[in-house]
Amino acid sequence: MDALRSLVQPLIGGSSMMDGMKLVVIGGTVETARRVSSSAWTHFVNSFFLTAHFSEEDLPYDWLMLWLSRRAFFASDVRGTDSRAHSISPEWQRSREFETTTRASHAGQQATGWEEDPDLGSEFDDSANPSKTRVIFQPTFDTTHTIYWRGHWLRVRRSRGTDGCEILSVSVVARSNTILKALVLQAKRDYEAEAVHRIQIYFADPHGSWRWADARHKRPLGTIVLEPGVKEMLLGDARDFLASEKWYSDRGVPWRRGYLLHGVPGSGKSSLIHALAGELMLDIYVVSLSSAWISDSVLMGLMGRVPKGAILLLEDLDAAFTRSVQRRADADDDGKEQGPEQPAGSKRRSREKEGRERNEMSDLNTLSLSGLLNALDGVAAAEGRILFATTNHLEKLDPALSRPGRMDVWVEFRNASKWQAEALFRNFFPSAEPEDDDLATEFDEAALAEIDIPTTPSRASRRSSSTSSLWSAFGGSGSGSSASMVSLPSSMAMPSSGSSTHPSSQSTAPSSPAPKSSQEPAAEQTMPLGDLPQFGASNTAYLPPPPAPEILAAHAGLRPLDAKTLAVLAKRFADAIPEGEFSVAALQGYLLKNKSRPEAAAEEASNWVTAEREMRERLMREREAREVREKIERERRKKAAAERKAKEKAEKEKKAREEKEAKEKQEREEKEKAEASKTETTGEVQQETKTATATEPAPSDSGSESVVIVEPEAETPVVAEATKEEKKVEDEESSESESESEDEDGSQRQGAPVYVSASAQARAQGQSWGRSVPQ
Ligand SMILES: Nc1ncnc2c1ncn2[C@@H]1O[C@H](COP(=O)(O)OP(=O)(O)OP(=O)(O)O)[C@@H](O)[C@H]1O
Repeated sequence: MDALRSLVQPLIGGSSMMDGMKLVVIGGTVETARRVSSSAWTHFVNSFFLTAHFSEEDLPYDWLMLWLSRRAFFASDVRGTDSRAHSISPEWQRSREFETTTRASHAGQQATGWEEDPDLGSEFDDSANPSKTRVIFQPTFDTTHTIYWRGHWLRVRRSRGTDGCEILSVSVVARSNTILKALVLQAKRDYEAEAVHRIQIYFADPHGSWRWADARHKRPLGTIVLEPGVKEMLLGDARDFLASEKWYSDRGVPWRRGYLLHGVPGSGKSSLIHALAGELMLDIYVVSLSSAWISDSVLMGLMGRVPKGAILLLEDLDAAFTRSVQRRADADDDGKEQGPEQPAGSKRRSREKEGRERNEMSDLNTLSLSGLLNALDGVAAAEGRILFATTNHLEKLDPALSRPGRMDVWVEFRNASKWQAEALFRNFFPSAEPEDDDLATEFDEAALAEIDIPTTPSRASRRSSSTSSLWSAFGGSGSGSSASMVSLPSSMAMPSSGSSTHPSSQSTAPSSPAPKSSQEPAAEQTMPLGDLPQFGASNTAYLPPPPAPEILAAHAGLRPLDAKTLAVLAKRFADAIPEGEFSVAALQGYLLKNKSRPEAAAEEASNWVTAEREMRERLMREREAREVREKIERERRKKAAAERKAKEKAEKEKKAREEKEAKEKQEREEKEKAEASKTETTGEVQQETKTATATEPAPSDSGSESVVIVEPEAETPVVAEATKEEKKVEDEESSESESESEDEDGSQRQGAPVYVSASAQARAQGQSWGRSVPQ
């Protein structure tokens, strides 16, 4: 040992080094122990927690986020009217960190409304301003919030997953997961309680995702004035469809249904869809096919993500077509592509070129009709959704798009009939007592008997109460005046009422609510729900905000009309309105102007009609005059363009002629110049040849080399033979003579005889050789 120490000692140095190493070892050990104990403690603590994770893409996430935002405001939401709410409210307010937003990022949150918080005192009480922006509190990212709820401490954490998707984690110390299930169920109920009064609107964004856009108050179906039976038919048909998943799957028919609402603008197409969505408690997913960024693949992705039991709304279908949707050359009669393969490059290129030429506005929009059709009912298209499409120009639609199977029910919307005018008037002005007779004229008794009034806010329970009113609506009121309003394609030749094959008559139709997520049944079964507080319409926290004071004042000042007066005024109004001349929107505009003067609205209706006609005629005259002006201007521009073109052509021709002449002239001059220089060269050569002939000895025959000598008199080259030796001598003499001659007058050629090559060109290229002969 001593030997070992004596060996190591020199390496590790003195005692100070040893102390340092000891410190490192002790420090490392302590840190490791701390880490181990910390992770062991975390592990130990976590082993008591039950944790549920909710992804942004799943509905429970929305339910819980709404519920959490409500926790922040529960006391204030009820405006001090509910002491029970006050006593359970401040769970969330203990949190020391939270995020605020004025824009709801998910369904169920409303971004406008009023708030007052008792804790803030009167200084911050802004309840007098009902339209102010509402601030929503929500948990911050990557922070654990602790909330006390129903005897348990919940730990809530909002984070982002690896794919960027938001995840909400809720942990609780408990022996079973009942409390978590109860939490989800509670959040769902709150969410649906909110949904009792609102419908959620989602819009497609350029990234191909659905973005929550708005939570709109529901529009009562009764406020939509259509010919009797139309609303009932649509409502019954949609309810029937939603309850018939099994019926469709048993027969291998895709569980999809399409409604095409077409007709004049302002006749209630969009309003009807919103009212139906409210009645059926469905969310609306809107996609605008004329968006610059829409393409086949984006649309396909969007369609695949429309949730089951939602309304997909394609607005102004014809606008999409006039803008950029083109039918592919390789599409079959049905409008679909022949196969999944892209067409050959050349075909595609020519199609693209055609598309470019046809519409330069299409930007990035590469939507094709076949792409749209595939998105609507291709293999990737979502099932269980209801498609609504609206258009003002049915004739512009490709038959493949509106064919049965894609658009199963067509409803035509026309300008207001007298009946609609009367009904609209009745809707606008309150009556002192409800009139059963009025209801009976609007809805036939059979249709009324079939509609259940929902008593619970549950979406599913409303669905389950659905019975088919489509067929009775057609059999009853549908045979009346409404028949002209609804035109049905051949696909509507479905089994008639009472037929055993009809979905509604199937015993397989769900008799209990269809759960929206797999968590629902478990939660419903395991939770003792009796002690949960009442939610839904009875919960004041979720009632819609009260109407604006000025509206309340206007209504307060309005004396309700007795039934008889109302009937008389409504009739008078309807009599003044010509059949099918004005849109319902136009009539609504007139009534809005007279909303507190029912008598005047009825009396002055004929004046309004006259004024409207005059205005229309004036507008028409102005339009015609404008069109004539535009036509004249167009022709003038056309003529000017033709003249300009002709002038340009003449100028072009003149220029070309001038250029040609200049070129010819230049060529002529060059030719003349060349001839002149040739003549000059010939003269020189003649001179040289003369001199050479006079001085040179006759060439010998042996070892001779051919050179060209220009005969001065004959002006033709003469071939002379000269020996190599002679040539060499001549070269030397010539170079001597040249230098002498240059020294004398700076010009070697002036008057000096030289041997030249056969052509002037060779001489110009420096190939000439010869010798100067001293004079
Ligand atoms: N049949 C109707 N019943 C009740 N209100 C109607 C009706 N038709 C139109 N209106 C009213 O007119 C306005 C415009 O209606 P809406 O937007 O639904 O018409 P549209 O047919 O969708 O028009 P567009 O084709 O131009 O989109 C709305 O305020 C709506 O309340």
